[in-house]
This record gives sequence, C-alpha cells and structure tokens, in this order.
Amino acid sequence: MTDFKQSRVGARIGFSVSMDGLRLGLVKMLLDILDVFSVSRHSRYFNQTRAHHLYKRVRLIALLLAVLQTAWVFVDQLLLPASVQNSIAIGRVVSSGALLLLLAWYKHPYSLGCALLRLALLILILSGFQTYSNAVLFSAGYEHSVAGYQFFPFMIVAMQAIFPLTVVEVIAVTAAVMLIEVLTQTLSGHFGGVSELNALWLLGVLAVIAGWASINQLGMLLGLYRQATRDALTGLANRRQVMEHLEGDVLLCQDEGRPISILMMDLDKFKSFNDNHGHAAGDIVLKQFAKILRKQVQPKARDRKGNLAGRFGGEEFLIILPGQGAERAVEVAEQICAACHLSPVRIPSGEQVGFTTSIGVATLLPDETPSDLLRRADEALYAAKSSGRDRHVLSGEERDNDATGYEYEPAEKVPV
Ligand SMILES: Nc1nc2c(ncn2[C@@H]2O[C@H](COP(=O)(O)OP(=O)(O)OP(=O)(O)O)[C@@H](O)[C@H]2O)c(=O)[nH]1
Repeated sequence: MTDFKQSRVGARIGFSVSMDGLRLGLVKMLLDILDVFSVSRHSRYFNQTRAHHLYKRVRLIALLLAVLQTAWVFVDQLLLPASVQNSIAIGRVVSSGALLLLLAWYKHPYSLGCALLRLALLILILSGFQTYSNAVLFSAGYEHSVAGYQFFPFMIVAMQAIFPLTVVEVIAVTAAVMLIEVLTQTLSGHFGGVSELNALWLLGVLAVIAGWASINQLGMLLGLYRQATRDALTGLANRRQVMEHLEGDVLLCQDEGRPISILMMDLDKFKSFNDNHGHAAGDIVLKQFAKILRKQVQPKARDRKGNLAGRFGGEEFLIILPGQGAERAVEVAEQICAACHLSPVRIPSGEQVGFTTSIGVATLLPDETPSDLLRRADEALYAAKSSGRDRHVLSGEERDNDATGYEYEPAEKVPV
C-alpha cells in the first residue's frame, strides 16, 4: 500500500517535473523563434558581426557572378538564336558592370543597414537582367525557356541559403522574386498556365528550403556568438565582449562629443562568503548580482540604450554607460548598492544571506584611452574598498572621500 502511494506521489512529481520541463522547452522554443524572426532581439554587436558576414558573402558572389555573367556570352553564342545574341550580351555586360560596382563598394562593412542594402542590390541586379533578357526574348518571339533563362528566379531564391537571414528578410526576398516571376508570366501572357503555375509552386518550395537553410545559419551564428561572448554562470557579457564594447563605445562617444562613464564593481568579502557558506552559495550571489545589474542596463528608457553589464572576471563586474556623465553614473551606483541591500539570497543550507558591493565610478576625460578609464575606475574601486566597502567612489574624489557626499550609509543588513 505504501509502495503504491509512493509510486502515485512519484508519478505525480514526475508529471509535474515533466510539465515544468515541457513549459521550459516551449519557452525556449519560442525564444529561439523570436531570435531568428527579426533583428529586434539582436545586440548592436551581433548586428555588426552579421553585417560583416553578409558584406563578405555579397562581395564574393558579386565577383563570381560578374565573371560568369560575361563568360556566359560565349555559351549564349551556341544556345541562343542569333537575332537576340547581341542584345542579351549587352545586358550581360551591363549587369556585370553593376556587380563590379557593388564589389567596389567597400565602405561601412559593419553596418547592417548597408549589408542588407548590398544584398537587395545584388538581387535587384540579377532580377533586372532576368526581366531584361525575358523582354528581349519575348519581343523577338521566343519563350524564355529557349536557352534555360527560366532558371534565373530559381537561382536567386536558392542563393538565399548562402546568407544568414531573419524570417522577415527571407519573406521579403522570396516575395520580391515571386512578384517578379508573376509579372514576367503576366507580360508573356502565360500567367495561369499549367507549367507557369508549376514554376511558381516549385519556386515556393525552393524558397522554403533555401529560406530554412538561411534562417538555420542565422540561428547557428547567433548561438556561437552568444557562447563566445557571454559568461556561462551569469549570462552577462564576458570580459572579451566588455572590452570590445568599451573600446567601440569610447571611440564613438569621443567622435560624437558625448560623455561615457563606467562602473567597476567587486563583491565585498566574497572569499569569506565562499569559505563560510560554500562555493555553490557564492554562485547564487553572483547570479543574483547579475540580475541586479541586468535590470540597471535594460534598454527601457531611451537613455539606457547601448548600456552594457558584464562580468569582468571572478567577482568583478563592469557597467558601461555610453552617453552618460558622472551624475547619472553615480545615480546608477547608488541604485545598485541599494538593490544589493534589498536582495538577500536563499542559499542551499536554507539560510537567507545578504551581500554588498563596492563600486568605482569613472567618467571619460578628454583624450583618455579605454585603459586609462579602466585604471581610474579600478583606483576608485580600491578607494571604496579601503574606506570601508559597501559604497561607491567617483574617480578623482578618492582622496576627498568624506567630502564627496556620495558615501553610502549601509542599510540594515540581513545577517550574513
Ligand atoms: N562562488 C564563486 N566564487 C568565485 C568565483 N570566481 C571567483 N570567486 C571567488 O571570489 C573570491 C575573491 O576574493 P578576493 O579577491 O580575495 O576578495 P574578497 O574576499 O571579495 O575581499 P574584498 O574584495 O577585499 O572585499 C575568491 O575566493 C574566489 O574564489 C565564482 O565563479 N564562483
């Protein structure tokens, strides 16, 4: 009887565990779909990485097609009726020239807008040649199947598979190619015919397969990018990404004449916390602290756009606030210290324990480098530690700490 009861309880627990697993699986699937649906969940830095991929591939394809387009003139001599050979050869040379111009456009390789424009131009050049050659063939009384020219839209749709694209972008490319095909069929007077409908159907099937490959490629690129740039424990940006952001943001803010501030944070007495409560409890604190930082940099307000929180190493974290001066940075530091006081964690022993952090704040000075800025934030952090911890210090005011007015009165703490 007891065994029976236990097995029923066990079955119920198993059921609830599998329901949780199912729910988690569904949420993960939804997030995976949202990740590849549009660019809305992509970071500025991932957009730059993808833009560079697109840039390299569009240029490579443009070069290959420019060579092939011209070389195909000789094949046309063998396959096409003599009356249209010259006109189509002109079309080939013009489109090759346009492809070479696209290849020569080397500016803004990291701009996603420019990368998508390049891709649109590539498709436009190929579709333009397709429409032109069809018009030449039809006006001379030939079908576009005369030398395999009906193959063109299929090639353009299949080409999508080479690029990492979002669902929205795949739909846009497919819709454009299908529209051109429908127009071509209408102009030839064959729209609605069995072989034309068959061509549209095949084009659609090929678009789904090529689009799938393209979206998968984007998903893989995003996954690899996140693995390479995120800290596994906290999910924040890792040191490498923090440094890349900082260097890029400092240059950008200097160019635009905007301020930029950073906060360097270090959990207080974390070694003794680990020694007293265990490494697993320490990990829980690190995750909780990461949650507090993530909240601070969420781009809810316009002025938070581009803010980044990262784990700099061990129990050291960094926040970058592009466009923000010392006043706002100090405000953020105050909010983080206060949030730590209000966020005790439950550790594996069942105890609730609190934690605090010390913060060094620095705002970029004219002509400073990212390493100068980091060094000053580190010095300010050291000053915060040596003047008692659980507080923030603004760089430049370390020696006059009592007079800054920025010192924090520790709130009532949950016993550690
Ligand atoms: N649980 C856990 N501990 C970590 C991790 N990374 C680093 N630590 C610990 O963080 C502690 C860092 O301690 P210290 O740099 O000596 O400084 P502290 O004890 O925090 O003292 P102050 O910084 O002076 O307040 C070490 O005990 C590390 O083992 C981690 O991923 N998980």
